[in-house]
Amino acid sequence: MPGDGVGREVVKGATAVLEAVGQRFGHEFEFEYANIGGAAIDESNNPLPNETLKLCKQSDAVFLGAVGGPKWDSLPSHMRPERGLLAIRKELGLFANLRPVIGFHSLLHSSPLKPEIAENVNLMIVRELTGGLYFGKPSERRGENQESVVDTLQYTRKEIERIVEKAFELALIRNKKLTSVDKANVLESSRMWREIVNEKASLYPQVEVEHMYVDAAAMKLISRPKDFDVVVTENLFGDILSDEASMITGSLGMLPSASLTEDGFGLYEPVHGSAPDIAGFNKANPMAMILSAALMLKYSFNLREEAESIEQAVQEVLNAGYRTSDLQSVGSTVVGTEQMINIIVQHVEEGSAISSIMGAYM
Ligand SMILES: NC(=O)C1=CN([C@@H]2O[C@H](COP(=O)(O)OP(=O)(O)OC[C@H]3O[C@@H](n4cnc5c(N)ncnc54)[C@H](O)[C@@H]3O)[C@@H](O)[C@H]2O)C=CC1
Ligand SMILES: CC(C)CC(=O)C(=O)O
Ligand SMILES: [Mg+2]
Repeated sequence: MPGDGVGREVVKGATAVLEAVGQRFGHEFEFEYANIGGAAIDESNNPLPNETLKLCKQSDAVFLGAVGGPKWDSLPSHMRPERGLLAIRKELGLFANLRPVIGFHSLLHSSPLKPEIAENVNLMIVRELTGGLYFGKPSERRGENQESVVDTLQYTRKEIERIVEKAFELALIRNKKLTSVDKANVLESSRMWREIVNEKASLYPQVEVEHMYVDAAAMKLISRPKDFDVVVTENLFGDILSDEASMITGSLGMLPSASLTEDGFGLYEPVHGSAPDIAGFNKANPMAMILSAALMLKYSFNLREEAESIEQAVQEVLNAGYRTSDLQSVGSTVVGTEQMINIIVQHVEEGSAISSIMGAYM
């Protein structure tokens, strides 16, 4: 689902890279396309048409570019493109959103953080994706003049338990540290969240657990990012913290994500949105989407070597100095989206020696 804005440009990159992976490793990927978000509203007045949902359910994995844009901003909130995105996450049961944040060595000088702070960062934000503030009911305007408003942050014990378990499982195969981010000094939902993390902690004695308030986490994420391994948090907190964390890598255009169900079905999308300010100008960084394709190969198809060939190609292209304009630094060669896609495809086709980040996005 290319969606809207730069989503349409970067999805082309991911499919081109997968074709190249297929050629090199002897696989054939079959692609089906469907509309979601603004494109679907334009076509059928529905941000998530039934045919789109049906096609996703029939697929082995799903790719999504991004949705939204100023063209649809004045629609009532239940009709907006973003509703299509929330609905597909809910309908498919994609409760676990994994957002790896990896600092590429050659991008150290593109990050606004000091190189010694951004260097060697490898953390994973595990964001709850189908509950919390984005899904709570009621969410409405009230009163005679509609001048009162309510949104609701709601979770069941089961919803918290499954995301916390997922985060512990990931911590177990990574660096065995789990930071649970909440606002338990104020929110009742966070108090229950913290309670459940403590209960589950006894089942994972190998994992070091810490609790952190979200405001402090926002600060520590960019002052001491190396202190984090796995970060588990509520939907809204995870949304905000992951955009912030993208600055460790230098650009929002560098962060991929995987959204998984309890059965391991996956939807793969970049962390960024439709970027209307640069859409249509061949300026978008396609790496977040392309790295999401690597996550898909790993999680949905268990094709690890193939996935690593993509991560490897991205690293090589960055090492060779190629940058989209969001990442410019002294001495780099600035290229457009299409050129960047072509260069990455070329590197995937050619293959090359083992590199240090291989497997880092597990
Ligand atoms: N998953 C999704 O589909 C998401 C959709 N949105 C929607 O996207 C629209 C725009 O929202 P914004 O707040 O502007 O967030 P955004 O993530 O689209 O853009 C924020 C900033 O990052 C830049 N940026 C984003 N992706 C980039 C890339 N690949 N390469 C280079 N620069 C990139 C943009 O140019 C912009 O300056 C809204 O309608 C919003 O609701 C926002 C976030 C996620
Ligand atoms: C519609 C929003 C929840 C999309 C977003 O910002 C995200 O998932 O990161
Ligand atoms: Mg977001």
